[in-house]
Amino acid sequence: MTVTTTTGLVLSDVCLSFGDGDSTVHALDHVDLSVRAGELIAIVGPSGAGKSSLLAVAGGLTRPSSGTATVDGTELTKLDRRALTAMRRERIGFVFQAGNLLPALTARDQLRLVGKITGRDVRDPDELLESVGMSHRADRRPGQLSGGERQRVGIARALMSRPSLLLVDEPTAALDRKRSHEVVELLAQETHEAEVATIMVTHDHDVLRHCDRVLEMVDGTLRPHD
Ligand SMILES: Nc1ncnc2c1ncn2[C@@H]1O[C@H](COP(=O)(O)OP(=O)(O)OP(=O)(O)O)[C@@H](O)[C@H]1O
Repeated sequence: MTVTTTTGLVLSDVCLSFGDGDSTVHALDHVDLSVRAGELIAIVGPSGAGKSSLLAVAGGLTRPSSGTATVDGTELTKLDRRALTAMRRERIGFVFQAGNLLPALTARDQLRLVGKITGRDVRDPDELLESVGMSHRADRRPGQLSGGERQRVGIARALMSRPSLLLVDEPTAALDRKRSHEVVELLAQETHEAEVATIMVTHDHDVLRHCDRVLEMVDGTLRPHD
């Protein structure tokens, strides 16, 4: 595949295998994927198809067995551990199912902490909470928030460092239908406004219409979803 963009994410001929000999599992099997800045793509597919593996490789959490992962023009596979950690902290946002918030911190402090950790130019926590519709809950801790509200704070926190790439794993798994739509609409809005390349893994076919593109993962390979 020819790489024509330096922004967003490019996975090129990525393979990820576990084990060896007869018991080898090909979690990713020659995957090519390009996600441009400002694009929200969804990845669906059966359990064990390789979706989490794809997020792990794209986010620099797992090194592929072969092939390359490039974020914002930087090839993750060429970075040493320290540079990779910095890349993850500054250029890649992660949003996981339960929001993964710290129980003791208010919504505002969850966001402020990102500024302290990265020590670089980050977004204003209050503006960001406002844009995800959470200003009125800024002083609440996760235990005092609903699942949808926690998810919104998780999305806001992931956007604090102005990432180039946002990786979102099953954001609606714990939410009812209405909240699921709201959360994915919010992801689409923030993806377009902040010009971030976003990949969302989901089993929730109901929310796919909010996405710019939908791909299906089957046995470690990607194909367009009908
Ligand atoms: N650390 C590991 N060691 C061995 N095999 C693994 C490991 N991680 C994943 N696998 C295997 O790789 C394949 C892809 O797993 P992956 O978690 O990426 O699937 P998934 O599509 O995210 O599944 P789900 O929808 O159930 O979360 C599976 O067969 C899984 O058993």
